[in-house]
Amino acid sequence: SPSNTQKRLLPPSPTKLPIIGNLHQLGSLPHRSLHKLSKKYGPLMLLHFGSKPVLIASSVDAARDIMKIHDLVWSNRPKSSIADGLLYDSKDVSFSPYGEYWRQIRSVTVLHLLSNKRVQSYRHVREEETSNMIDKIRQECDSVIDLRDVLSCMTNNIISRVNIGRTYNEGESGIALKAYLEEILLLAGVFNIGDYIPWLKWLNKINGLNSRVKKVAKGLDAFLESVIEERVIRNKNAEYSAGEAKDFVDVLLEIQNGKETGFPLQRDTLKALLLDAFVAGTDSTYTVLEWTMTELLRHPRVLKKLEDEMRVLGQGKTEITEDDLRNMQYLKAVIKESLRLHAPVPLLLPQESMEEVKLFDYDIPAKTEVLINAWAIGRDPLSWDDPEVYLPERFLNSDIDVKGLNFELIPFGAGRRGCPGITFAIMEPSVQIQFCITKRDKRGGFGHD
Ligand code: HEM
Repeated sequence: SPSNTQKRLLPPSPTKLPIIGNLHQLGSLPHRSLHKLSKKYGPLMLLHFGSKPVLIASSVDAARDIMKIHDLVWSNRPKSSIADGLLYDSKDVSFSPYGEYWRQIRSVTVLHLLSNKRVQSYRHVREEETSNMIDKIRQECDSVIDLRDVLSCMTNNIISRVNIGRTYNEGESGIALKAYLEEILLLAGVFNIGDYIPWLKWLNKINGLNSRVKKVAKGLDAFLESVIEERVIRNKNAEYSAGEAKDFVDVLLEIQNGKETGFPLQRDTLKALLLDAFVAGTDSTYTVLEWTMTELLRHPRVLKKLEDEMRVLGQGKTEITEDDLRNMQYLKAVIKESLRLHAPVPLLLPQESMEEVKLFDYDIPAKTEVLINAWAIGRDPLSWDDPEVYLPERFLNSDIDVKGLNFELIPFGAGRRGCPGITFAIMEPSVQIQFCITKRDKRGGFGHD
């Protein structure tokens, strides 16, 4: 690495303004604005969000360099005061800084909450909630249906049942869970000026950000405490039936003493992990569903082909089940194509370098934040023929998968900080699309009897 006397070679940067740096160039859809900028400044460019240097990676090679070759260096997350406020000082997996604590809770998540076996055990939840959604659409088919609302309600119900064992309807027992979660997701997307221009931190007191964060954190904490307490009492009285699939609260309470894992889980950690599942598992999933439905309606040819696949598989059966998903190559291709064009987390989660590192020929200082533009990479003409065309067939004879090994398709990120919820996330839309299409087949239209 260059000594202090040598000048660092930094990636190209668009001209910045005083104080705000390049913030004015982000626009309302930063992945699109950054994609445009990268066409001029290249696959690695250095922007400044306020005073903070932020590297933008927009090519397969840049993504591979960061998430594979130098994965360890980039395994930190930048500090976020909103995440600190909402997630018990970032004690969850997503925002926790790299280190022993993160390693421990990530392994709890991977081995105990999101393992294949655990995801399989929630099959009845996915099937029931999807069936409820189809019934709801059918009942309301005479009026205009807000598909986003219906889909987000369903994914919310699924994650809620898996996470804390039941759904909470609006206002039930005075609990505005849905409103709190919506607010948390809104806050997660808020650009927090104090994190980027530290001397403007005081603005958050005036613009209400600090009090919004405090209010949601307090409400959710009271809610989670009541859920956990209720469960502790229920478990003491052994009131649950042995056949029931355990939800995340049960699993976490079972391992909290550390006998199985080698480390005890504090109460705040337990609550942060429950919140992580709510935050990570709702919006991202229904966005994939919504885009897939949109693309199927825009492309009747693709829809017809999907129906044909299901018709062949369904021959001689009363219904197609999750077991059949394994054989649905076209459905898999449809979902991959939706994820390629419409990555729900288009810039992944920010990562931060823990030491100085060389990328391409550039010298990147320690504590640089990086955003990887998965959305732009999914549309790179160097990797994809006709990148703007929705064409699931491109995946039929290809080994490219979304698991983080093929850097041209990284909707779930890759490497140490890659998404541990892939199986969960892929299973849900697969089941729902399959359900929607088969019900449509029988009834002749999405919800039209
Ligand atoms: C289609 C749905 C989903 C998408 C597109 C998605 C995408 C992502 C992305 C892009 C990241 C950041 C990866 C990186 O920084 O390299 C991430 C991290 C994470 N995701 Fe997902 N995710 C989805 C569903 C889920 C679900 C259902 C769960 C759990 C119930 C989950 C749990 C997590 C967690 C805990 C992390 C943080 C990992 C870490 O920092 O170590 N995700 N996800």
